Parts: sequence; C-alpha cells; structure tokens
Amino acid sequence: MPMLADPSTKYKPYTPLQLHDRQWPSKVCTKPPIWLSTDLRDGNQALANPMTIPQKTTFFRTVVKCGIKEIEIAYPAASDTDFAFVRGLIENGEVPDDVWLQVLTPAREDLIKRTIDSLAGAKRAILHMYNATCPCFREVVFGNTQEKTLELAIKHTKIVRQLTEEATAKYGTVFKYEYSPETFSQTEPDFAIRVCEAVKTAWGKAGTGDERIIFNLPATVEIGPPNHYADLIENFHRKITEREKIVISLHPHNDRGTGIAAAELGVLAGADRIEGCLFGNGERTGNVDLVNLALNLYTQGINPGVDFSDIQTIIDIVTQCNDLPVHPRHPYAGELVFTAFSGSHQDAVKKGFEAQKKKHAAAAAKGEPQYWDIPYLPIDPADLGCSYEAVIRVNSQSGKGGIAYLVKEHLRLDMPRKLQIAFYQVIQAISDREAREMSVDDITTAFRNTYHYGGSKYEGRLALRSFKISSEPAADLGDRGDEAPDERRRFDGTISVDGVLRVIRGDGNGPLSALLAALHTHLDIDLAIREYSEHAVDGTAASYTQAASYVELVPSLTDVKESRQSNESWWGVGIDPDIASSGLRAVLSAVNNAIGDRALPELKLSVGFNSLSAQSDITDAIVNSLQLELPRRMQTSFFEVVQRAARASSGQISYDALTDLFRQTYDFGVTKPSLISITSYKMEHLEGNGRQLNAEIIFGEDARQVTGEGNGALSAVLAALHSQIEGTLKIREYSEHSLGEGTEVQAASYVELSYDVTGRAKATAWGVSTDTDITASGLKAVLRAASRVDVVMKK
Ligand SMILES: CC(=O)SCCNC(=O)CCNC(=O)[C@H](O)C(C)(C)COP(=O)(O)OP(=O)(O)OC[C@H]1O[C@@H](n2cnc3c(N)ncnc32)[C@H](O)[C@@H]1OP(=O)(O)O
Ligand SMILES: CC(C)C(=O)C(=O)O
Repeated sequence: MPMLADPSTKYKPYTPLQLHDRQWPSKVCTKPPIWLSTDLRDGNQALANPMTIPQKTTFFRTVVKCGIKEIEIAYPAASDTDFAFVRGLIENGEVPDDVWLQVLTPAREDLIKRTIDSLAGAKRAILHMYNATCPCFREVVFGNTQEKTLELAIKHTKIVRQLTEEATAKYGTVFKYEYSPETFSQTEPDFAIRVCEAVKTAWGKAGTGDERIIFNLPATVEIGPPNHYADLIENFHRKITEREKIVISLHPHNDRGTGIAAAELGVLAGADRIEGCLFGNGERTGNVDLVNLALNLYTQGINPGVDFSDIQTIIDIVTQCNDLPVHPRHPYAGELVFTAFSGSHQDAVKKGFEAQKKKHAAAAAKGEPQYWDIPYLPIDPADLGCSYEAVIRVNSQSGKGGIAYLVKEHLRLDMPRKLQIAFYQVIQAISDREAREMSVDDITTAFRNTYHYGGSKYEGRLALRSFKISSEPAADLGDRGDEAPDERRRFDGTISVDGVLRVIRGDGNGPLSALLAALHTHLDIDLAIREYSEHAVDGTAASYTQAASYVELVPSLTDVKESRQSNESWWGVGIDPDIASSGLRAVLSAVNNAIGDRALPELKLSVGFNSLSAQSDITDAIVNSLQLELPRRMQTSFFEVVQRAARASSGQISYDALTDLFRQTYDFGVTKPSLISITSYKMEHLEGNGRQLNAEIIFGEDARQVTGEGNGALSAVLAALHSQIEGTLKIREYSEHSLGEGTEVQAASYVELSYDVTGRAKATAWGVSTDTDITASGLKAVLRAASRVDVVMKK
C-alpha cells in the first residue's frame, strides 16, 4: 500500500503534556549519570541468535572493563541459558565487588521466584520488575483497568520484597529494587506517578544512597520528540514524593532516531541514570547508545566515568557477540567518522593540526590547558585509541591540503604550497583515471615515483653519487674598488647517468647553480631555479635530523624575467643529513622530471693538457667505471696515455672511450690474454721467510714450466721470469686495495716494473690485475707489467 496523502487518518499524534514552566531547556549537564548496560538483556533479547554463555561472558568482562558498575545481565526466567549464565558469573567469581548485577522479571510470581533463585550467592543485585501501564497495553495485552494494573504492580512488588529478603537472609545479598512502568512515555503521566507511588509504598523501605528505589521510565517505543519525553521526566521528577529516596532512570529506545537526544534532555529534566547498550543494540531500532552518550559528555570536558580508550577492541567484541556491524558513520565508532574525503574539510583539518601544534606549544609553555580545537573533528581520535591515519582519505573529491597532510604525516615532508598544487594534480590524475580512493600507500608511492625520492628503488635517470663543493674566487670583474670579490662555488661530482657513473664539474653562485652549470656543460641540460626552500626533518630516536629541500626549476632563458615567468616548471625533492646534499638531490630530482625520457648527449671529458684537474677527473672516472683506485704515479702515467689519445679529438674523450683505453693499455678485463700470462702456479713457503714459485707461464705462444725463489711472492715471480729472459726486471712500486664487499671482495694489485737490458734504454710499465686471491692478483699484475716492457727471451 502506498503512503497516504493524509496520514492523519491513520496515525494519531502523541499527546503532549502541558508543562508550561518546564525548567530543563535552560539547564546544562555537568556530571555523568549512573550508567546501566542492558546489552546482555534488552540487547540480547533483540538478537536473531541470542548470545551463547561464552559470548555473554566475554561481553560482560568488556562492560566491566569499560567501568560500567550496573549491568543488566539476563532475563533469567526466560531460558536455561540465561539462568545458567547468571549462575556461572556468580559461581566463577566473575563479578567485581563494586558491580551490581541486574536481572529482569515480569510481574509473575513463579518467574520472580526463578529470577531471584538465579541470584543465589550474589553480593549486590538489582531486581528489576516491569509491567505495562499504558492504555494500549492495558487493554490489548492484559485486558486490565488502571486499578487492576496498579494491583498487579503492588502485589508483585510485595512478592519481590519477601523473596529478596529471604535471599538476603540466606546469602547476604544486598538488593536494590527497580520498577519499570513499561511504555512510560505512552502512559498517562499522572497514572505513571500513581503506580510508582504505590510501588514505593509496597516496597516500603526506600531510603537514601544504595537504598533508593529505582524508577525506570522507559520510552519503550519512542513515539514523540525528545522534548516530549523530557517534559514527562521533569513532571515525574517534580511530582513524585520523597524524591531523595528515588533514582530516576531512563530507558530510551530509538524508534524516531532521537534516543540520544531523549536521554540527554531527560537528564536535564531530572533523571539520574540511563539504561542503554553499547553502540545502540536493542529491540527494533535499538536502545540508546551508551558509548555515544558518554563520549558526548567527554567532548564537553566532562569525565563520563567510563573508559572507551580502546574503542576498536570494544567494537570488535560487541560486533562479534551481537553478530551485528557498527555502521561506518556511527558516532565516534564508525570506521568513517574520523575521515575526511573532501578537499575543503581536509584543508581545514590540516591547517587545524598545524595551528593547534603552535597553540599547544604556547599553552604548554605557560602551563595552561591544551584545548582540542580542530575543524570537523569534535574529538581527538587518539583518545579512543584511534590513529590519525584514517582522518584524511583521498579520492577525486580531495584537495591539495589533505594530500599534503598525508605526505607530512607519513614522509615527514612539509611541501611548499606550489609543490602541494603540483603533486595534487598528480594524485588527482591517478584517482580520476582509476576511479578509486587513493590509499596512503598509493600516495606515498606516487610521491616517491614522481620525485625520485626515498632510495635507489625510486632513483631517476640522474642520481648523485659523490661530490665536492669548493670555493672559487670570482673572476676579476674589473675595478670594484675595495669591494671583496664575490665568492663562487665549484661543484665537482660523480653522478649516475642512466646507470653509468660520470664525473661533472661546474661553477655557480652557490652549490645548486654550480650543479646546474655542470649539467649544462656536460649534458646540455639548461635549467634555472625559480623557487627553493628547505626545512629540518625531526629525527626519531632511531634516526637523526635531516634536511629536506624543495626546488622548482624552469627553462633557463636568456631573459631571466621571462625564464622566471615560465608556465613550464618541474619540482624536485631531496633529503639528506647534509643540507648541501639535500639541495643537490632536490635539483637532480627536478632535473629528472624535466628531462623525462629525452636522449642525453654522450658525455665527454675535457682532457686539456697539463691540467691537474683533468688528471683527477680521469682518475675519478676510472674509479667510477672500474672501481680501481690508481696509485698516484700510475694516474700520471695513464693521464699521459689519455692525453695522447685525446689529441686526436681536440682534447676531448668520451667516458666510454676512456674506460676502453684503460682496458686496452693494461690488458685489464679484456678477453685476449696479455703477452706474458700464467696458467697455473704453486707458491710454497721455504724455511725461513722464503717463497718458491712453480708455475706454467706462457710467453707469447710458448708455454714454459718455471721455478723461482724469493723473499716473497713478487720476488719469486721475478726470479722465475729471470730464468727465462735476458736483462733485469725490478719492482719500482707495488700497491693493492680491496674491491667490493663481503663474499664478493677481491684484491686489486698495481705494479710498476723497470726493465734493464743491454743495448736498450731502460723501460718502465704499469700492470694492474684483480683476483679473489691476493697472491694471484699480485702475480698477474707483475706479468701484465712485464708484458708491456717488451722483454728479450733467453735463447
Ligand atoms: C519491553 C521489554 O523488553 S520487556 C522484556 C521482554 N523480554 C522478553 O519477553 C524475553 C523473555 N521472555 C520470555 O522468555 C517469555 O516471554 C516468558 C518466559 C517471560 C513468559 O513466557 P510465557 O509464559 O510463554 O508467556 P508469553 O511469552 O506469551 O508472555 C505473555 C504473557 O505474559 C504476560 N505478561 C507480559 N508482560 C508481563 C509483565 N511485565 N508482567 C506480568 N505478566 C506479563 C502477558 O499478559 C501474557 O499473559 P497471558 O499468557 O496470560 O496472556
Ligand atoms: C523492561 C523495560 C524497561 C524495557 O525493556 C522497555 O520498556 O523497553
């Protein structure tokens, strides 16, 4: 049947109480009510599959842990499970001394008896009896008049009194009595009071403190707005006699979705206690949510007297036991309630955190309270054991602020505003293209990929390996009087270019412009800096403070102004414990973005002649390409070789050609064996310190078995050679160093030999070799050097 055009023909409005001098609207709550959890009774009876005893036990422990002191644990007369559960809690000593066990019974003698039996041995118990008092229930369910209803309540209250007194005599149990005129909110207000007065009289022993009688005034079904309920409560609160001997308890359900409001207004109207369930489980739309109510107080700066510091664990237990989920938007507990997807919310949250950090620091310095004041976040998620991770989540509705917040939280990088905009566009494009939410991992990975940030995995085509910044006095700029010349900076460094190490050099006003000049000279990359900023990145206990640098590069145009106004720009980010390295890394990061995959020109070394710096460049290049650290005199020797080769190409030589030249010159790493080579050898220790070498050495194509003795391995190989050649070989210099690390380690040996033979000028030559065995490495270096001095063989 469709909805009615005139629903008044079907539905009657609630009957408002005419309470014209109501006081509750101007009251403010300043303390928490007494909480009663009815999860294990009203919550449980509403489940398709009521909880098992182990589930109820887990739930009970959780409620106790939250600090709730009054817990309605069962309707013991309803089932053996409920009865046995109550028995189990008592017999197993599960109930802390300050916790009151509450049980519910209808106004039926047999069921009251069974209910009280279930409590045998309990220390503190609240016997809760109910009967319906409203006209509809009186007529429909009981077929009762007001008088009969009154009699029912009085009679069974007396039974409760008698049976509880017997139980107290037998077990020492301290009892409180709770009476509920069921569907109070639909009962005639005066009749509800009349019934309660009669019950109070029948009970006959209401006192103060723990002797107060509890009148629970349920909105069994929420039929009117919360102000209606508050009026009813204030009316009851004002009219019931001996108010000091009464606890007014509320039991709101949530049929209109205003259970929370009803409870809060009811407290303002005079109530002392609230019955409800965690996260609002319960009949139909549920009982009022105790977590929501308590945290509403908490965010007003009122200690609610219950603890939800680990809310996720509570959610997990409650959802498992109830087999019902918590809605993602459930106040305080839903998985989305501390989340902002939209750009303006994220922006405000980010700014809020930043501003609050400063305010808190200032307040802490003055010893003042550090108030929580973050836009869109009424509570600090950390107070509930939630991390801020989920506060900002990014999709196509998000803006730069939220993304910047996540980058700051997870990478500790506080991006400058323009970089935020640039990176936002990157994330927007991905999110839009893939039509999905971007996780923190997606965002940080995109950041690393975009800015080649965070280790070798994300390196771009150009990466800094090593560098030196030195001061260079500026060239003479003419007559500048007494003015000291500006100091300029020189960048000498090794960078990896598409995986190959290259040495580059450039001069500039500072280290960054010197690097850009080097890139211009050597790689034809012509860019200028438009924006640069840096900040310290706080070190954690495990790491130290680092510097983060951000660079925006633009095409370097002759017209500087035009260059600065370029529409095209590329951002780069660098981090390093050393501030200069951090800036250089940021420049290379931006350069990588600028060059994309465009081909780079072949790098060339400018060898020049008699230039010391050119010699060190060449040495560096050999270190970089072959990891060989040439001894000083070998550097000079090889430099001469390079100079001769470079002459043919106007003083320039490519890096690849340079490495090749080294290999060919020293037979290093080439497949063709050198003129004199060793195929096998045995080195024996002689008595004393001597060594004897027995080896097969190939001279040209002639293999010979040779023997030589000496003080060490090198003199033994020389002796062996002397047995085969005319003249004398002498070692002028020998050095070695390790190469590589761990199990890969090798020895690199360098030998310079001189050769003296009659009829020829004395010759010298270097040999270099590597081997995992240090003796073999030295022997081979000697033989390679000998190969280069053109030895004369004995006949
Ligand atoms: C608002 C609430 O949440 S109240 C609590 C509701 N919870 C439950 O009902 C869960 C536990 N209930 C049960 O297990 C059963 O209903 C029992 C064991 C209490 C009673 O079972 P039964 O005897 O089979 O009766 P039934 O379930 O049909 O209950 C209805 C009877 O109880 C009477 N009744 C209902 N409420 C009350 C009450 N508060 N006081 C006295 N009698 C009551 C009804 O008038 C009806 O009586 P009738 O059979 O003479 O017409
Ligand atoms: C027994 C009473 C308090 C009840 O559960 C209700 O009225 O909702």
